[in-house]
Amino acid sequence: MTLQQPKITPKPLPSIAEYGPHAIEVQDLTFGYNTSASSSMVKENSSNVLHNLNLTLPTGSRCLLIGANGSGKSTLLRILAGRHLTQQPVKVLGLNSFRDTKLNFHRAYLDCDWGMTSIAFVGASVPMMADIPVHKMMERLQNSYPERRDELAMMLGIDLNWRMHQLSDGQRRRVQILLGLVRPFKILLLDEITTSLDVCVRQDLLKWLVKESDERGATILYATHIFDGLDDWASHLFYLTNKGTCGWQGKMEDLEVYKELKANNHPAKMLSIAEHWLRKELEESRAKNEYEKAQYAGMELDPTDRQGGYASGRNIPMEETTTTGGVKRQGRLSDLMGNAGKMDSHR
Ligand SMILES: Nc1ncnc2c1ncn2[C@@H]1O[C@H](COP(=O)(O)OP(=O)(O)OP(=O)(O)O)[C@@H](O)[C@H]1O
Repeated sequence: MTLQQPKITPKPLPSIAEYGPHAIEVQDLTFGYNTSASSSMVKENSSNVLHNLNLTLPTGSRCLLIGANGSGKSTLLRILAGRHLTQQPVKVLGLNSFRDTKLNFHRAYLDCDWGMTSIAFVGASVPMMADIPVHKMMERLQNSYPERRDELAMMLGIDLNWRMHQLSDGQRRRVQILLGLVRPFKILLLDEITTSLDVCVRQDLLKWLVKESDERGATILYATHIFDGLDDWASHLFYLTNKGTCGWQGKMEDLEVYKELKANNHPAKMLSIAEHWLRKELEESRAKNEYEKAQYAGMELDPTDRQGGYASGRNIPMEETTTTGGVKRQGRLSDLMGNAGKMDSHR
């Protein structure tokens, strides 16, 4: 599994000035996607995904990002990864997350899109089909940190001679993780990357991440819907509501529900916490939908008011006898177009 390849002495990474106790600092962040011709990051816009969001994460913490589908977790992670420009500056390791390129040497971001390409006439998210061995992928980077690469390959069960085009989804995901983690990071942003991993590899990866934050002081923010094995993993939680606001953030031990679950030795604490928050949201949004449906039912329009009803003349008497004894039809689009009575010739 290990390779005999020349070790490259890695170039010293650009240093980062002292930035205080917080690896991430987000203040009053409002963000929306540019779905119209007008500007995207409009401050007061109902289509914004994130609203007046504050997030501070201490250096060395492991934080789980919890939120319903569509609440904006991936959006937030992409902003922290410097993929989206925001009006309000977002600080990662004390630097502007979008503008400061030094961050690229200290920040790792892993999401589900890696290893997929878009191919015209086939579609997006097609697995990468290049016939290339794992050890040739980002070769210089791998050879700069051979011990770390071998440790990760061992932990993830990767054979460095695997060829990319022959891999299963889970194997491709493991290679992504190896390449994403091989350079020692100060901050790691994970957007549900463990979905296709088997249970053992997932557990080993979670354990390895704990070691990274405990021993090297790395900060980890992890968005997931899978809570197996995470009961004692996180030091912090961030709950993103379905309105794109902060529902709760802080240390696990400051969360009342967690304290209760821990005291009762609950077997699935994280799952219960997530369900406790998300179930409430779901019930509220179901009640809102029911209410709106009931309101709408009271206001239902006469079907003939719709386009093609009165508008096209259906309230006009439909037929009238012509001087020649034929029947002239009215109230149809053809009448409005000026060819009323044309049907006469067919009678
Ligand atoms: N590129 C984009 N352009 C326009 N809207 C987007 C884009 N990406 C995401 N959105 C919208 O932003 C909102 C938040 O999406 P996001 O992917 O951040 O949610 P999420 O919390 O990660 O969801 P999930 O748990 O399903 O992955 C959704 O309403 C989504 O439709």
